[in-house]
Amino acid sequence: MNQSKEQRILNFVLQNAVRGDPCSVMETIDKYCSEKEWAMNVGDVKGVILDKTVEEINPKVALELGTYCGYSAVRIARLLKAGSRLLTVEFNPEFAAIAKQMIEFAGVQDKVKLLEGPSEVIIPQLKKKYEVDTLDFVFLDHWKDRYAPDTILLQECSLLRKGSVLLADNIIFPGAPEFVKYIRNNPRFQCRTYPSHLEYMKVQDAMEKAVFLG
Ligand SMILES: Oc1cc(-c2ccc(F)cc2)cc2cncnc12
Ligand SMILES: [Mg+2]
Repeated sequence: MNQSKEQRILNFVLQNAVRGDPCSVMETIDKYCSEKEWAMNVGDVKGVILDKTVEEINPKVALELGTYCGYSAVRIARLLKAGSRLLTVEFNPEFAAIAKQMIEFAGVQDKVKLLEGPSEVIIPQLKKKYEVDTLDFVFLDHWKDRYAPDTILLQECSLLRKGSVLLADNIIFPGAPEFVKYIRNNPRFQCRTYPSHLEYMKVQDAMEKAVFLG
């Protein structure tokens, strides 16, 4: 049975990156996906916006919605201080299996918990099953029509506190118009847009940062 693109990306990392070196894993994925096969990692350009946001917040508890191959999980986890953790949610079992190996190869498995299932099922479990009080940082990078409902669900589950920061990928391309409308007109969020480019392409994209005001 021929391999999936995600398996080819993982194999390229296993054969070319340095085990235990998150930057090497990120660079190797970016090399493969810019030279050989495009894939929907946040990438090296928008990745800098992600880095700066994580470094500014220095989250103790971070949530990622949409793990895919684990590129941004590795990117975020490498910046987390001792005792901090990233919970990352992936509903596609094939992607989750690839991401698990990618996270372990990068050596950040002690900081990352990969949760397999739909975000609307996992989010209501975070407090009791995964011992989360509130989230310091949330990276939204899953299906765009889930951005708004999951943001509402996070509030309904009391997972946001004054100062919690959401960062959403792809608000231009593929676009998340319902989320943008919801978040920018909501007095409980302070929003800022970061214009950028779609991963590995010259196409315009942007990320939206939204601070929960409590
Ligand atoms: O960053 C992303 C990009 C694209 C995407 C798809 C098709 C296309 F033509 C261009 C871009 C899809 C995504 C789905 N989930 C999370 N992130 C994504
Ligand atoms: Mg994305």
